[in-house]
Amino acid sequence: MENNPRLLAVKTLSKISGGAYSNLQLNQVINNNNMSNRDIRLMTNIVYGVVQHRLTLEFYLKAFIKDGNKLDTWVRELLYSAIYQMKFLDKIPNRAILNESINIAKKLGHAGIRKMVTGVLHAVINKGLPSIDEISDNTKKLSIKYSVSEWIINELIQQLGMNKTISILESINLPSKQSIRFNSLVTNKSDVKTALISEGYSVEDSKVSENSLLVSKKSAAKSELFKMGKITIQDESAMLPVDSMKIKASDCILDACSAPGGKTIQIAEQLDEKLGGKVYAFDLHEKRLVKVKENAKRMHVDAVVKTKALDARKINNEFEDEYFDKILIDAPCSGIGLIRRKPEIRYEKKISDVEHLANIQLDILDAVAGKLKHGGVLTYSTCTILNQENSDVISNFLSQHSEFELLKTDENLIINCKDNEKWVRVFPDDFNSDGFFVCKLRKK
Ligand SMILES: C[S@@+](CC[C@H](N)C(=O)[O-])C[C@H]1O[C@@H](n2cnc3c(N)ncnc32)[C@H](O)[C@@H]1O
Repeated sequence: MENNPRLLAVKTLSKISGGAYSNLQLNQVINNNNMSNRDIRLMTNIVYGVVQHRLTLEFYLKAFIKDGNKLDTWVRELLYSAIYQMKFLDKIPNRAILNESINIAKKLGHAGIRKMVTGVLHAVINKGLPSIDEISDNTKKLSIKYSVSEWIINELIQQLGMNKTISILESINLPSKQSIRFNSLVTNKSDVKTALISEGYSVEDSKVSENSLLVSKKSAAKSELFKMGKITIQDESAMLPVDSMKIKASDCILDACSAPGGKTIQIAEQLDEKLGGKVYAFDLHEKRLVKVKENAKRMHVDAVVKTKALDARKINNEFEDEYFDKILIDAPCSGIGLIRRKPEIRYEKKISDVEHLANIQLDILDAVAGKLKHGGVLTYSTCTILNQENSDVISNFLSQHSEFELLKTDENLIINCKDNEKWVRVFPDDFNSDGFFVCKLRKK
């Protein structure tokens, strides 16, 4: 029973409920247990499914147990996993889910708990789950149906309208895609496709970035190409900020918020050390830069990457004014655009976080602005879709920095700015990729 995927899912969910990150926790369980691919898929599906649908599952369980929060964590997670499988996984018969859940209750708890779990799940099967459509408050109904905090739904409706909000909410509970970027320094798209297919992967072109491929069937991190530094794992939308930068091989570039280095590496691949090309990669602490260095080494670009533990707001005495040809600020943000891949974000973040982060973003922009050469371009990006951290920050910055002007961001991209906007906004439902904001500012 130790390697049973449902038991491991319940244990993993209990840890996540105590604050652990789902992706890290899952990787640890997969590495420490000898499981078949099929069992790994089932466990991963249950864990992500329960985290993704937590508010919906809470609503369902409440119809059978008044205060689910008083239950031991593992019992609550066991009941959520069972209800998740009954409601969302068509292929598993209720009887099998019931038996497996009772066995887990037997293994982890005493006879009383086993009886209670059996009673609740029998009632769920016999009476059926309550109807979400009967919730009268519309925001609450959407919050329970899609399992997203009410404040996020209110912000989305206010900023994007009801239709776009529903479309985004529909998309964020779909499985996320696996996308890779190939290292154009050492290979090309066609060779990478051929090699991945021969390793047993399914491969598709990305509609978001020229340098990306969508890969399925197994983890791209296990491929030979990954080990050889010919590909890296990066969401297609996350490639847009650097795709838009029009880098020259001799550029001196600042990547002000760089860890774990996805975009630093993408910049570095386009630089030539012999021509003086280099990228300074900052992040708050040395510990966060370890991954940047590891990634730079694996991808064969460490010669042009200079890491530095530095709060970008304190750059002033470290570099002369007008030092950099180009600057990227891939800012710390609430990450609301990532809620498909990192489902915890939808419950953890609060509107006060968004307001606090907007201040930090503006402070970083303010601090580094003077370090850009005249005629140079500053690219600002976030993986959130809320205006407070995107267009509002940029408007605030421009109101205090008349030496900067907005450029059209899409010139170098295969996707376009929307309507009359100069910045690029990608929403999670546009391509089923991460949500992103990218904006280019030229110093006159
Ligand atoms: C969105 S992540 C960057 C992702 C990275 N650019 C990539 O592509 O892999 C934001 C980063 O900013 C860092 N950060 C937060 N505040 C900062 C500050 N004041 N100065 C420099 N880095 C900061 C965080 O530690 C985090 O690693």
